[in-house]
Parts: sequence; structure tokens; C-alpha cells
Amino acid sequence: MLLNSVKAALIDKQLMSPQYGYTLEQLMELAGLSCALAINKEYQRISATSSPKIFIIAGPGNNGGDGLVCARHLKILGWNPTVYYPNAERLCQKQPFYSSLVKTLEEMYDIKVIKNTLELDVLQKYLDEQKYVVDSIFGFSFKPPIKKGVYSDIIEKLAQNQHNFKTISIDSPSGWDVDNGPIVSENGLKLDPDMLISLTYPKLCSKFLKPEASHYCGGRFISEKFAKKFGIIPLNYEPGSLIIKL
Ligand SMILES: NC(=O)C1=CN([C@@H]2O[C@H](COP(=O)(O)OP(=O)(O)OC[C@H]3O[C@@H](n4cnc5c(N)ncnc54)[C@H](O)[C@@H]3O)[C@@H](O)[C@H]2O)[C@H](O)CC1
Ligand SMILES: [K+]
Repeated sequence: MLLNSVKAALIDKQLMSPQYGYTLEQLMELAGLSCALAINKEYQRISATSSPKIFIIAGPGNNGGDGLVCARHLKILGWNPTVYYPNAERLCQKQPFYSSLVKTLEEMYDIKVIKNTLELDVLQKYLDEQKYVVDSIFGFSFKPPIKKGVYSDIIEKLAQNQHNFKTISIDSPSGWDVDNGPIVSENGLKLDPDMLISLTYPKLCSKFLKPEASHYCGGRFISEKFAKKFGIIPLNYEPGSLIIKL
């Protein structure tokens, strides 16, 4: 069973309704934590260094916020993250808790947050140094076609370089139609992640992952009662685990 984008957004809204009482900050914290746990489980053991570098690209909405939280937990788990957060100033003004997330990264954990928009050749230099790149650019609210600009440029660059590192997408591969899957750009490129971490529940687009990709689900927010009410078949998490490999 897979969720379409409308149902994913409806569930999100319900979770934060007065009836269920979650706040966005709580959900994002749990989402970002589960992403870090999944990445750590999938790659830490095979990583050559004890503090592997990882590059997190954060987009303009809550998918980007998940990436900011994920970066913090990766650092706590022993990784060496750098965050690329284009338009950070404007986004942090619009949503003050993004600003708090950035402050914690910088002040508490000495994580470098690149806040200006990088020239594409500078972004290329960063990508050349990476073994792991986290795509937290767009999630379930992305509606194609992609507007031309900083994010379309970044996704294109990622797609060009993706054979040189592991690409890990949060909730949905950026630039994909959440319901109908990959969209090939004018230059014939598409992101094809090596790992996807679905949040709450896998979306329809996850069926288009390449066969060798790893697929996890995290964001274990919903109870069996809630799942039943919304017609969702609960995932079979192992006892004591916040993530599940599907
Ligand atoms: N319950 C959960 O599972 C939770 C999920 N979380 C994460 O939040 C995202 C959804 O966040 P939202 O802010 O609604 O949107 P996005 O981040 O997906 O993107 C919004 C952003 O994208 C721009 N945009 C949309 N379409 C286009 C386009 N065609 N071209 C360019 N830009 C586009 C739009 O303008 C916005 O700026 C979900 O996937 C999870 O990752 C939460 O953390 C809470 C719990
Ligand atoms: K994403």
C-alpha cells in the first residue's frame, strides 16, 4: 500500500489538528531523527572513515527543515555534515523555527551551514568531495513542472554527479512527481537516489526507485487506531525501532 500526495498532506494536517495535538516542530524533530538513524544504519558500517563527510541540501519548505534536523542528529551520531541551505535568510525570516534549527547547528555543533546561493561551479567543488549527499529539497508538496531557478539547477547538478556519491532522498526524490514518479529534465537527466527515507508512510513515487535502492520508512508518528481510521495498513516495525527497512 502506498500513499498519494493528497492523502499524505491530509494525514500531516490531521496529525497537527487540535484532535491529535502534534506540533510541526515535534514531527520535524522525529522525522529528522529517523532519517539520521536510517542513514547511519545503512552506511556507517561500510564507511571508510570514522567521521564520514555528508552534504545535506535543504530546500525551501518542511522537507528542507527535516534535512536541518537530520544534519544535527548525524553529527551526534559521529558524521561530519555540511549543510547547503540556499535562501536561508529569507526562509528563516519567514519561519523563525528554521532560524533556531540553523543556530543550533552552528553554535552548538559547529556544523557549517552555507546560506548564500552557490555558483554552480562552487557547488560542483563541494559535490566532488562527497561520498554521501542528502536530498531534502522537496517533499510531498512539490508539484511539477519545476520552476527554473536555484533548486532546478541544484537538482540538475545532483543528477549529473549522482554516480560519484550515494544520494539519499528524504520523503520523495526531489523533482519527482510524488504520485507519478520520475520526471526527466530537458537535458535528459533525473535524480535516481540510492536510498529513500519515506516519512510516516511510503508515497506512490517510491515504486519507481531503482531496484538496488534501499528504502526505509521513519517518522513513526501514527498509532494503530489512527492508521485504521485513515485506511492505512500499519508497517511492521521491529519492537524498539523508529525506522523500518522496506
Ligand atoms: N507527516 C509527515 O510525514 C511530516 C513531513 N514533514 C516533511 O514536510 C514535507 C512537506 O513539507 P512542505 O513544507 O509542505 O513542502 P515541501 O518541503 O515538499 O516543498 C514546499 C516548497 O516547494 C516549493 N515548490 C513546490 N512545487 C514547486 C515547483 N514545481 N517548482 C519549484 N518549487 C516548488 C513550494 O513553493 C515550497 O517552497 C514532507 O515531504 C516531509 O519531508 C514534516 O517535517 C512534518 C512531518
Ligand atoms: K526530497
